[in-house]
Order: sequence, then structure tokens, then C-alpha cells
Amino acid sequence: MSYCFTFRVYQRPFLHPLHTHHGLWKVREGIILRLENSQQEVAWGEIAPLPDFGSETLEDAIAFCQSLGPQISPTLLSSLPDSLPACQFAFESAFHQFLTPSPPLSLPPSRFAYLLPSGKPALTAWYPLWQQGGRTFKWKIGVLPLHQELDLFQQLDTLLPEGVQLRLDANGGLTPDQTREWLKIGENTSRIEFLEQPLPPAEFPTLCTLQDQFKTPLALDESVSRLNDLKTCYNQGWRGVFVLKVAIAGSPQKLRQFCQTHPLDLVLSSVLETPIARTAALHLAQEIAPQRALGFGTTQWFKTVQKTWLNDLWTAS
Ligand SMILES: O=C(O)CCC(=O)C1=CC=C[C@@H](O)[C@@H]1C(=O)O
Ligand SMILES: [Mg+2]
Repeated sequence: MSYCFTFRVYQRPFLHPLHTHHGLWKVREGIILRLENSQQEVAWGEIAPLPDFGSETLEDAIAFCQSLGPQISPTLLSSLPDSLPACQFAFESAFHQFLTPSPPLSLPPSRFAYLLPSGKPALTAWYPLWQQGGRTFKWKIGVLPLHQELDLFQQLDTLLPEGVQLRLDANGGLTPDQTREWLKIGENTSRIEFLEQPLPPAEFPTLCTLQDQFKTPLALDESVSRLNDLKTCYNQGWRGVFVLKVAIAGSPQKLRQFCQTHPLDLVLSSVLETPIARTAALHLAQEIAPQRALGFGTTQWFKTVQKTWLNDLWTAS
């Protein structure tokens, strides 16, 4: 079975730039794939690279798409290298739509974690999301000086209603001593669901030691963003939280197989993709079924409306 293949490269500005320890992220770049079968049925896929997390670059992905002809078939999946995980996810998800059409997903707001802005704006940003049913929030730390963020955390903890959980994500930007400061706070509150990637991946032994010394769960994100790295950390004994950025984690089929044979404490996480990759990732989430809230809560990443944006992307060039 072969499909007519076209693709478009996109740059899409965020409504609110994401400020993390990695820096300020203003524009999401990626590729939208369009497959059409002989009955004029269409399936979409999205390549949403995140090189900071170990995926291919946009340029790598463009070169791969350019290497393909106007007609492609699922056989290409077997030759898609692990060095192109965002491409693996996108093409396999797109072909999968023809093989297993997925119904539209409707998940309750409480099923998601919502990303709050870093710093003081978090003190007010949570309320409208809570009113809509959000009960899990994620807050970037390692952006401001430690004492400022510790103080802001105490204010946020006082403001947040009972039962609301907070995920703290440092993107590897803390020192071991700063991490201990956060974990000491965690000893006296159930507010912190987990502390995400407080140290860089190279500090894996220290992360394991800290996980043994404190009750607040630690989550690996940058350490496990490639499936092979996730397997390595699992095989080296990590049993804390695994943050899985689905759209850059390679083949969904390989992910399904690994998760079905390994009991992971899993959090599925967005790469700030458009609704195309988001929908594919959420369908996979239904199968892998992590207990923890899905890191896909924020839906208005972009200034433009999806349907208009996609039409314009296809007709513009
Ligand atoms: O995981 C979530 O809840 C939302 C996505 C998210 O936090 C991130 C997406 C992409 C890049 C990162 O800065 C950030 C993360 O580190 O998890
Ligand atoms: Mg993270």
C-alpha cells in the first residue's frame, strides 16, 4: 500500500514564550506530514524536534523528508534510524491513522498537568486553570535565584487549594545543595508531586543518592528523552518517575512494547507541539495509561487557530 506524501516546514510563535533554565523559547519549529491514500483519505503527522532533549534537528528531519519520493509506504518505517526519533514518531503515527482510525479524544481537565509561567506570574496564573478543573500544575524553577523561588513557592503553596499537586521542573539547572534545599521542603509537605530533573543527566549517581535520602519523588526528563537512555536508566536501577516526551521518543510501537513489559512510573509530556502530534501522543497515552496527570494540559500554545493555520500552511506554498 502506498500513499501520496507531501510535507510543509513550519515556524509557529508561542502565545507566551517558555522561560526555562535552557533559556527563552519563542517559536516552535517542525514539519507537518500529509498522507493521502487511493480513496482520497488523508492522515496527518507532525515532526516536532527538540534537539536540546536529544532529538534530531529540524534540518535533519527536513533532509529525511526531502529524501523521500511523492509516494511512500509503511515499509519506510523499518529503515527510519533511531537517530531520527521525532520522524519515527510522526511517520508511524500518520500511517497508524489509516490502519487504526482513532476516535476524537475527550479527557477531563483533571487528567492533565498545566504548565505555569516561571517566577511570580505563577501566583495568579494557576487560578483560571483551577477553575476549569486543573488539579496538577507544573512550575519551572532554576530560572530565578534559589531564595526567590523558595519564597515564591511558599506563597504559591499557601494560595493553592487542598489537593492540588505541584510539579517542580529545574531542567537540570540546580546544584546538589540547591536540590537538597528543595527536597528538605518536600519533607514537610505533600504539595510537591515530584522534582523534575534537578541535576543534569551526567549527575545520575547523585540523583539516585538523593532519591534514596528524601521522600519527594525525583523525575528524570532530559536523562531519559531517548528510549535507549530510558532503558539504560531503568537497567541501572532507576525506579523514580520517568518523564516521557512522546513526540521525540521514537516509535510508538516500540514504546508500547517496552511499557507493557516494564512497570514504569510514567509521566507523558508535551514538546509544545501542535494539535497534530498532541492528538497522536494522547492516543498513545490511552494505551500506555500512566496513572499520573498528562503533561499536555496547556492547549493554547500558539497565537494562531489550528484549522486556519493548517489550511494557510498548505495553501501558502
Ligand atoms: O511536561 C509538561 O508538563 C509540559 C511540557 C514541558 O514542561 C516541557 C516541554 C518542552 C521543553 C521543556 O522546557 C519542558 C520540560 O522540561 O518538561
Ligand atoms: Mg522537564
